[in-house]
Amino acid sequence: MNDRELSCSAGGQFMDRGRMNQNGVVQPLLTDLYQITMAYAYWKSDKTDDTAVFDLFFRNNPFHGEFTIFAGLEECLKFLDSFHYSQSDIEYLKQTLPEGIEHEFFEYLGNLTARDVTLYAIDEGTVAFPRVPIIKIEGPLIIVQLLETTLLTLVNYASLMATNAARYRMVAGKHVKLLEFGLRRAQGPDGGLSASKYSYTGGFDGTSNVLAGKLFNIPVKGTHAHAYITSFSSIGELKTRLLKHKQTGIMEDLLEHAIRHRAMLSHLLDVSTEESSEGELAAMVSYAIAFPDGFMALVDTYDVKRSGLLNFSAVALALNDLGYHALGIRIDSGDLAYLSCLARESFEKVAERFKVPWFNKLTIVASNDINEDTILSLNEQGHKIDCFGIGTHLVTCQRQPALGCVYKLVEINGQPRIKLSQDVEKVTMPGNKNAYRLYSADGHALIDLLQKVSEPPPAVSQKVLCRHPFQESKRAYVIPSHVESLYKVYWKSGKICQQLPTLEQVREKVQISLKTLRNDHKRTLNPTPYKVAVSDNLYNFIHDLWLQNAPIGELS
Ligand SMILES: Nc1ncnc2c1ncn2[C@@H]1O[C@H](COP(=O)(O)OP(=O)(O)OP(=O)(O)O)[C@@H](O)[C@H]1O
Ligand SMILES: O=P(O)(O)OC[C@H]1O[C@H](OP(=O)(O)OP(=O)(O)O)[C@H](O)[C@@H]1O
Ligand SMILES: O=C(O)c1cccnc1
Ligand SMILES: [Mg+2]
Repeated sequence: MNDRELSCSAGGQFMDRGRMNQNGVVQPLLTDLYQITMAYAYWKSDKTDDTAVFDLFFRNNPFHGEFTIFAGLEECLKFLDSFHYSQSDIEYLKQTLPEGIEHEFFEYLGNLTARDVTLYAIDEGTVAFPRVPIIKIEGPLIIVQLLETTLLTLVNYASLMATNAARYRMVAGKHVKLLEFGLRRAQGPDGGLSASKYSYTGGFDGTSNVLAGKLFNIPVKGTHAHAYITSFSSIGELKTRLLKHKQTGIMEDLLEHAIRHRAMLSHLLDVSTEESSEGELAAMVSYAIAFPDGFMALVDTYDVKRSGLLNFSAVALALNDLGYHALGIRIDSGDLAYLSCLARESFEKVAERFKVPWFNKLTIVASNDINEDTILSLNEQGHKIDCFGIGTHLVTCQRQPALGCVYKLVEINGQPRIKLSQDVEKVTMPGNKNAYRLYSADGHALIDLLQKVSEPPPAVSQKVLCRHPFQESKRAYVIPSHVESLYKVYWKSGKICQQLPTLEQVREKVQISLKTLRNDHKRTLNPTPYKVAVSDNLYNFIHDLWLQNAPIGELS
């Protein structure tokens, strides 16, 4: 058994395999069969020495937006680093591929690595735009072809998720905490782990997913479920009511304190103790005994106003008597704007009446089917929520379940290749290209420009003609104040050639990169498209090649 098989059979998908942690599922057979059948046909037709350039890019931004966050690069590099068919992979392929495949092909596959591949990419966490390749990869045709599906699966969901999370962050504002609660609803365990990782990249503050916390060093956070509250039906079920005073160390009856406070609070909050749930009180007392310094309670099991807020405040005041400060509440149903305001109002009353100023600052967490639109609507209505727990719609990317990154051959043996389509948007941009981002004097990104690699880069303060790739009349002169060359060589001669940023650094990069975008590109409703252009030289090159390749029809 090789390392990879060991790591998979050990039950964990992500195991430490020497140099780098990589999801054990990511391996050369995690691909479409047609990559391997094509590899054989290339090999049979003596194309082993051909070299190719492929572009990995998307055609449309997700979520009706005008930007995308590029994520998943580190995983692509780890994949290249470990790319190798194991003996059992080869055995499997021998049984699976059609009969008659020559034995030497399997030997060839067994010796393949990504050593001769060069990968260029924009930095992970950067905003990216349609048609500008986020990865450009060159090397032996057979191997770069074999990489297609795996690279796409590593980039597509990662970038979609990071973009989705960044959008939630933008609508929530920077002061509200965002927690990812989606594991139970994600597209399987691997989707769940990726969702936790890339929602953190996109700007979330933490996840409830414990394995993601361990693997990626993401803060793990959480409250408790309704089951905890409903597991108690009376105070008689409390096995212990005692808690040590934080300062004196003396054991005191927390329930007794809570019941006393509840009676006083019922006047202040205008709720009858008769109406409130005794089981809920018991559950909260027991939870507070378990976590006196981290008491956060779910208040919507029975009725937020008539029961949850009263019981929570009573237990929080009881904890206060014993020297502890509660953290806050979670609301998981009902009108979240109204209930959060009601909760804040109640806390302010308690703060004043009981001289506990920290009660004003109790955290209000809201959850329940939240999406971007819900947050926008809550903002409009006014709310007092400090933290959103978001699951389903975040991790399943409700508004758009896939990013359409594609991987297209643009050059072979130095010769450009173009894929034509009736749909102009789908015509590929041929040739080996470089990408530049041109900035205005105020630091905003103005336009992304693609050029042939043979062209000199655009220069600061020099007028450059930027052309729409397909519409002849759309062109503009741009005088950049700053020019950023978007590609770095990330993989060459069998090695990762850049210092890879930590997840934390990629997360920061997302926010820095988003700041370079004008607000009108980022607004939720009808954002202005960001311009992507080609140089005059590349424009002419594309259109000449297009004419050469488009068959001339005959009418009779
Ligand atoms: N003030 C609000 N403005 C807009 N949307 C809201 C507001 N409050 C809650 N929502 C959203 O409305 C939906 C309410 O869900 P639903 O109709 O299932 O009600 P519920 O409160 O969960 O009911 P139940 O008590 O049966 O669990 C959720 O998606 C929630 O995020
Ligand atoms: O709503 P989401 O954005 O997916 O966030 C996660 C949800 O998961 C939990 O309960 P669950 O939905 O399992 O049960 P519930 O519907 O009874 O609350 C939690 O209470 C949230 O409602
Ligand atoms: O910790 C929580 O409150 C939580 C975690 C997962 C799903 N819903 C809620
Ligand atoms: Mg729910």
